[in-house]
Amino acid sequence: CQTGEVAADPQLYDQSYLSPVTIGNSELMLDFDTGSADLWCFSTESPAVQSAGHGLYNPSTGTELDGAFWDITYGDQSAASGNVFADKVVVGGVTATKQAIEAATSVSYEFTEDVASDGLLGLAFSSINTILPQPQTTFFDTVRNTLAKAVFTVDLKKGAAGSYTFGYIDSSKYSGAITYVPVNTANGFWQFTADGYSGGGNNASTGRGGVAIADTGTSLLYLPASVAKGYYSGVQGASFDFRQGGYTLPCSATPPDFNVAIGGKTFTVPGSYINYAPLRAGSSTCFGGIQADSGIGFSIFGDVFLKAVYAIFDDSGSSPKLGFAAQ
Ligand SMILES: C[C@H]1CC[C@H](NC(=O)Cn2ccnc2)CC1
Repeated sequence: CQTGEVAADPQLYDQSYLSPVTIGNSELMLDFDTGSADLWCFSTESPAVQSAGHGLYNPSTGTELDGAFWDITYGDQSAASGNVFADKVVVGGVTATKQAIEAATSVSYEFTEDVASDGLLGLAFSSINTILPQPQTTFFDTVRNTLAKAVFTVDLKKGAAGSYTFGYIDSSKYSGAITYVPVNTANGFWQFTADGYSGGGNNASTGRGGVAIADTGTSLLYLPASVAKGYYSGVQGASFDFRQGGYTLPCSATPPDFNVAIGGKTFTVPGSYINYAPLRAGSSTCFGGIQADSGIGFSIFGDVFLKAVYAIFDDSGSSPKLGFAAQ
């Protein structure tokens, strides 16, 4: 029965978190993403102009999955595509002897520019894996029957290294009880319903919750437009800046805490997490950690929320469930 733990290292402004993964005989830094289901990495097959500065997977240690290819586009319109190999993957001591590795032969500039990241490790449901003609399993699905318990946990932190565990829940990582809520897997995400919100300006009443996904691959917290508007109405100097594409606020502001009711329990995001980052280095205007989820179709509980809680992604029972506890 396998269990393991791996660090989640924050990048600048906690824009993403990277974890070391051994693939074949290379160690790469991957962005664990509960919002997608592809494990892809830069490779010796990637064009040098796209892969400069990145760690590369060398497929010579793997077995090519003949005729298989993949092509993914994320919510932020970043994209990658390539072909597929089976190889050994080790994450924090947990080993998948034959994991589908999606070697990139083309990536968009967002990935080329993010030189610290060598790729993504998807932890959503395998139903949304993009490999054709036959989708393959995520790392978690590949190893889940070998795990002591079919769970993984997420402990992200503001400006400090957190961790992912596989196969067990670490009681030292949270306080109080874990609140579990059911997951709807119809869209392939860890999708749940939030009961309501409060905090900030004219407190968005806690009666108006909604459908949301838990997404480690998204930096910010995307909420119903009325909730985001209500929150910032209480923040001096905050406004919706259509040129920046969202709410901005003075970097000198300490916004109010924000509360989320889930499963009848309230979880608090400290206001400081919502003064997210300067628009550009040295700017005194910052981008808000809460933004409107307009056009997405559901709310996204990204890192701004997840770094305030201990999250349990549990697929050990008859149907998947999400657990949240105070950190
Ligand atoms: C409007 C929102 C913008 C941000 C979107 N998140 C992502 O694209 C997450 N992701 C994964 C890989 N690269 C980025 C979600 C929609």
